Amino acid sequence: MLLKNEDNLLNGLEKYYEAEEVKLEWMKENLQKMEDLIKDYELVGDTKIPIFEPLNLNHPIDSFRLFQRFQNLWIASTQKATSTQNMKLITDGLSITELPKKDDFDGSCLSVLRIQRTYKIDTKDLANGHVLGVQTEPLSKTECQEIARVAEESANFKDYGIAWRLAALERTNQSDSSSLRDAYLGLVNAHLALENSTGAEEFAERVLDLDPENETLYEEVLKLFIQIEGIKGHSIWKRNVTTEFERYEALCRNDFPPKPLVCRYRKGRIPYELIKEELLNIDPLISLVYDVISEKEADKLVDLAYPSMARAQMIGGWSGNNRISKVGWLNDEQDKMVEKIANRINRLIHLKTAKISGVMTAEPFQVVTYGIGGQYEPHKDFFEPHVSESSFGQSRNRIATFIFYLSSISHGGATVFPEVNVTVNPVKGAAALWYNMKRSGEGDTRTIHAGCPVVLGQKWVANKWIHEYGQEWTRPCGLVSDAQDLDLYS
Ligand SMILES: O=C(O)CCC(=O)C(=O)O
Ligand SMILES: [Fe+2]
Repeated sequence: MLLKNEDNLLNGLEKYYEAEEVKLEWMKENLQKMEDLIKDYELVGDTKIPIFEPLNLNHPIDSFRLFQRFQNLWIASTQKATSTQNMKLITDGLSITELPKKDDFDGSCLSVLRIQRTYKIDTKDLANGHVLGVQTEPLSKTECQEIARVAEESANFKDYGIAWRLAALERTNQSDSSSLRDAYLGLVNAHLALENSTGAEEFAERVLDLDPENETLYEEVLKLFIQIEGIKGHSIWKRNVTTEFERYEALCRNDFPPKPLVCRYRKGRIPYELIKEELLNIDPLISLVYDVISEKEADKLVDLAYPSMARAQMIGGWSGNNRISKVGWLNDEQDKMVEKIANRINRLIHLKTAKISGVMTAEPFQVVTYGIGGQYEPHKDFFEPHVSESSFGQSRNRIATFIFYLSSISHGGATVFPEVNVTVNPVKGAAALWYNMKRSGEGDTRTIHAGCPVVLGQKWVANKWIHEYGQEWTRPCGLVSDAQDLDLYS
């Protein structure tokens, strides 16, 4: 969509430029007519004040003349000058009403940084357009500076500022002293962001050395030295991160040795229907079931949800950067195919998904898409009992999650479980299944999970959150409080 808009924008901007040229020509002519009205000049101090043709405002013709002059010359000119009519030429062909804003651009820089950190990609490789074996055009000096700026301004990525400023320096023409000055000033900023006074001082001095006689530059650098004085003795900025979060990132990178592959056929409700299930963890049970949604159905879910998709929020409001994705909801009643897919979950894993006497046993499908750098940080799908009660009433908490993968992702985008070291790589047509609550009814914190940042492509999933209500016989409590799920339906 944005690429198409680039074509249209270029076209629109060309038309705008031509129209503005015509407008300027008209204004020049009008200005000439105005100047022709000047009969003489009066000198007040150094300023030349024009004297217009004297008008007798008691005379109807002169009065008329003044008005017509205002109307045809002054007002017409100022209106023309301030008219935004030509702007329409730029926006006319656009297929979206709003162009990306600074926040969107900064967001895309943060995506690069998030991908870089999570997948431990060297700045040099990234700046050269090299991402996990996939090559694109190298980044320019300005692009490196922009990423550095966003890193320095961010709460989480300040430690990447220096590397990006150095990449910008590498792309700077060493014989152009004003560009070199900008590159060094950038490095001062990167060190200031980290509260590293020694580094900041080193580059501030380099700026001075470029042109020691330059007074204005001296003034500018002096201000920096004052700032540097202010951070002396501070400890250098360090990222604040939990070990769980580090484990999340390590799982995203597939840093752990692969677990042995364990598969089985799982029995669905129809005796002859067996589902290919890869057991990724036994307790709590986390599995990947294959071939549960066709290519056509997956694409249809995406198409149906697409028009209503909006930036994801979480219960309780805005999610910040914990969840960077867009979501849309699909009710079973909305389309026969949606209902059919929801019913299939029940047929395959026994848990109910349809309403019982008007009470829901599962939420509508939540279709989620993540763009490049999109992610969902570690979280639980179930709620504290009082929250689930106030949000869902009788249908209570989310007993299980069934998540269809509607696209395959070659780099990044895995669903990971940091408490039990499980990584699920999205495969279109498959679905992951886990139980958020123990069979005793207690929330199972071992099911904390996350969606890793997407590196290449677009990730699409559809969540079906299945609730406690109605599952008394489909997932009975078991005889012991820590009853497992493996023996059910095997
Ligand atoms: O996108 C993923 O892999 C996980 C999504 C998820 O956990 C959620 O939407 O609750
Ligand atoms: Fe989740």
